[in-house]
Amino acid sequence: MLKIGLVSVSDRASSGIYQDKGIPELSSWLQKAIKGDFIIETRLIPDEQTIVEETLIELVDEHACHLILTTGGTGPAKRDITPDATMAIADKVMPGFGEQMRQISLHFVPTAILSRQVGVVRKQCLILNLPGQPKSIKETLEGVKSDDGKVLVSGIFASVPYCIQLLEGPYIETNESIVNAFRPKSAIKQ
Ligand SMILES: Nc1ncnc2c1ncn2[C@@H]1O[C@H](COP(=O)(O)OP(=O)(O)OP(=O)(O)O)[C@@H](O)[C@H]1O
Ligand SMILES: Nc1nc2c(c(=O)[nH]1)N[C@H]1C(S)=C(S)[C@@H](COP(=O)(O)O)O[C@H]1N2
Repeated sequence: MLKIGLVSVSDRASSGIYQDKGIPELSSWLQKAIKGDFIIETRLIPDEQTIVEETLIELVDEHACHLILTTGGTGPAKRDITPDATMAIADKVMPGFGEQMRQISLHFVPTAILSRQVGVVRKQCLILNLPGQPKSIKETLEGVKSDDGKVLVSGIFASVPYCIQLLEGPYIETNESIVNAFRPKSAIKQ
């Protein structure tokens, strides 16, 4: 069974100053995009590097998540440390994810370049950082579409199922009206 960790990194949401919108946004997008069942593990934590690292390690090493999506703490401010924590616990860096996320986001906001978001692999798990703005979750995962729904720039989720397949995780199928998972022909299961 596919297992996904959702981690919202926010000082203010985790201390109750405002309500966390990160985890609800992530889980409702995934419910729409993924065909079939999956389990989610959620964590709402402050922007503390040790806590972010411990949380990611726990979700991979103890819960065996295949995918972890973080939201928040990717910018240049003093307490923005999510990418640093992610890199610190990584086995491999996947630079294409960071590059593609910033490309996509530039279609929505000029400040996309302020996000230091990264994608990494730890053990069998792909970990992706998304920005903290709740609207950036759909934007980044789904990509840029025209008003009639034509895909202009692919969202990063298009590459996630094949990446997890290469990491020997479950075979993920997506709802094509939301995001079309791309695989080489030889990797498609009929
Ligand atoms: N988890 C969240 N839930 C709801 N809104 C959020 C969340 N995280 C961020 N936002 C919104 O996006 C904006 C930019 O996010 P950013 O991660 O830079 O927050 P911040 O200003 O560093 O504060 P904090 O880490 O306490 O959320 C915030 O000002 C807030 O309006
Ligand atoms: N798709 C998308 N990417 C985005 C944004 C956004 O609204 N949408 N906000 C940007 C802004 S304003 C900042 S400061 C950086 C870092 O945000 P974070 O610190 O909340 O992670 O992400 C950027 N990337």
